[in-house]
Amino acid sequence: MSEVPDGGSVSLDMLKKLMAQFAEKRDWNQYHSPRNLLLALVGEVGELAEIFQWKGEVKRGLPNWKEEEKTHLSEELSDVLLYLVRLSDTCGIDLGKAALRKVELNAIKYPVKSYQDVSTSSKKYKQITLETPTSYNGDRNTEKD
Ligand SMILES: Nc1ccn([C@H]2C[C@H](O)[C@@H](COP(=O)(O)OP(=O)(O)OP(=O)(O)O)O2)c(=O)n1
Repeated sequence: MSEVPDGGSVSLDMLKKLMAQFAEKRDWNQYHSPRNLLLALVGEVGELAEIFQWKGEVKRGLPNWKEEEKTHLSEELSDVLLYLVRLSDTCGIDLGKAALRKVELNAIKYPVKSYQDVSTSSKKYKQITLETPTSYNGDRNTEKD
């Protein structure tokens, strides 16, 4: 019988605990080092990219995809998420909190007001997005060349 809960509400915390149990039960904590997990994550991102490779642009919602292709996509997306959650855990980062903080930072970096009038003009949108970074000082890397 599956040890995975089948509730509709999935949290990052739940996934973190399930991944920790998964590793613990197999004595895999020794392999789940931050560096190994990062490499595993990048490998899964590669597998995810392979699904889209050579397809050209695809429509939102993937209306023309076969069910098997969508299932494959869901599996690779999950692998990426699970390794990301596990990597964050082994680095002592609370991924949920960190992501919420980043959403707030993004809102400061890209204020709604600056983009409200330009939804019909992609040219103008590009101008603004190119200009924005000069007024944003959120980068932690402040080293000069
Ligand atoms: N040392 C490991 C190996 C696997 N997993 C978990 C996390 C991923 O969700 C999934 C990855 O498993 P595979 O390496 O078998 O990758 P795939 O499922 O993508 O299989 P394949 O590469 O054959 O398509 O299993 C893990 O936590 N730690």
